[in-house]
Amino acid sequence: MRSYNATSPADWSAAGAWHTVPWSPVHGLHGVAAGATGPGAGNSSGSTGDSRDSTDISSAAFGGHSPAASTTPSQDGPGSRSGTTSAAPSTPTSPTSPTSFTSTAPTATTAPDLGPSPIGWLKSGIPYLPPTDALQLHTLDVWVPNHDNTNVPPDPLSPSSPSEAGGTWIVYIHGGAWRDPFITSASFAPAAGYLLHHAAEHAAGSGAPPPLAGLVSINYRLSPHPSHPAPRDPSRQARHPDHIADVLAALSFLGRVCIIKGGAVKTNWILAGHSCGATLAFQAVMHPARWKLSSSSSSHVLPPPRALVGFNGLYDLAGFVAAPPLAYAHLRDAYREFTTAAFGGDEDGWRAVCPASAGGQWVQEWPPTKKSVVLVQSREDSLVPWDQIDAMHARLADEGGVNVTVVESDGDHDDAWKKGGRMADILWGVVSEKV
Ligand SMILES: N[C@@H](CC(=O)c1ccccc1NC=O)C(=O)O
Repeated sequence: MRSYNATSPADWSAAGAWHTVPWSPVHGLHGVAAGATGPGAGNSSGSTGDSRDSTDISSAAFGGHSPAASTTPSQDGPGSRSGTTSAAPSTPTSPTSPTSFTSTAPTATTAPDLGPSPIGWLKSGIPYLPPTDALQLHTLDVWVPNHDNTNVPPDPLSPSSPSEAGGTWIVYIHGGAWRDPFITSASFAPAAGYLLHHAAEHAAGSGAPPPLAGLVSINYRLSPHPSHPAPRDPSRQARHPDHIADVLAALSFLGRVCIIKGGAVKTNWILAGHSCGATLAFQAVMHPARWKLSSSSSSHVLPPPRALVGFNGLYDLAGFVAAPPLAYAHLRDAYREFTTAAFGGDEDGWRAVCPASAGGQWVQEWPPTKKSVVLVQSREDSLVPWDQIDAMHARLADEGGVNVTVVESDGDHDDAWKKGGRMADILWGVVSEKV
């Protein structure tokens, strides 16, 4: 795979249109959740020709997601309205999926009076590989907060672009067991909405630019899913190291383009992931030679993130399959199935690629001298046991040299991204350097 080095700011800004993310007067939030997932949700980033069958084996084994949340197509993602870039005042919209908001209390129940300005903008479906190489899932989405309460969407060429305001970029990698076509980059939309809300509130309250520069959510090629066959979709036939190669290609794209305004992301960003997205986030800081990639796709253009945040992460697949905790033993075959689809059948190979079990001293392969890991897990997670973060924590403690924080969250496995509020609060804490 070639890396993307032909991108000029103009190329990037031409990649799509900005969509406004408005306030909602109802919960002090905007309608972020409906259609946050699902092939094609929010952009062209999903896969094709597939629909969630609520009785499929993965749904049966893993509980599935609510069809309402996973199959409602939304072309525009979080709270955005139809149409393209809008510099016009946005009318706040109600959340279109009330269930998505029921159990996560927003930090503020009353929106500050920001007038008609949106709280931010979204550009989705941005290809991170050149057109000759890019498959359907080689895209990412970018949200930028409205730092100065204007109605002008960001222009990467403009010196007054919000990206100028500094702050930390958050880059997010979605989960879905390396294969679920209904969990895409757009699954970050609920958390992104809350984060933009935090940023707008911060700006309204203090007049100071928020600590958040922007958000990026990455798609990557998926492995085949027996319940959602897509034999003709080349972006659904991935096998390790394709997933991590794509993540590294996306990061390298971010380092080259001006999205990040001459490089704010280059020095100040954090990498977060949910479930197998957490596995990928940790793999992204391990030495790329471990993945035996071609040199161009493994070239690090971005300096490494200052922090990793893993939500409900998978850190030791071989350990789980060898000895699952009693309450999760019924998932053993399902784990074996998706792990084999993603990494092949060799269990020693699983050990070598998982961050809690990989040989060598990978923490030292992650260069910053001051680096942090935040491990977030819920005891109510019906798919991933708590002992995954125990294994990860033990491994990090063994190697040392990294500041580890364990955060207990609540809710089931996919609630973390479906609801998004707690995920956003934790990420806000990290960008504010409170966590
Ligand atoms: N919905 C997924 C299952 C899934 O996402 C999953 C199941 C068990 C443990 C972790 C999971 N996801 C991690 O990314 C599937 O259909 O395969």
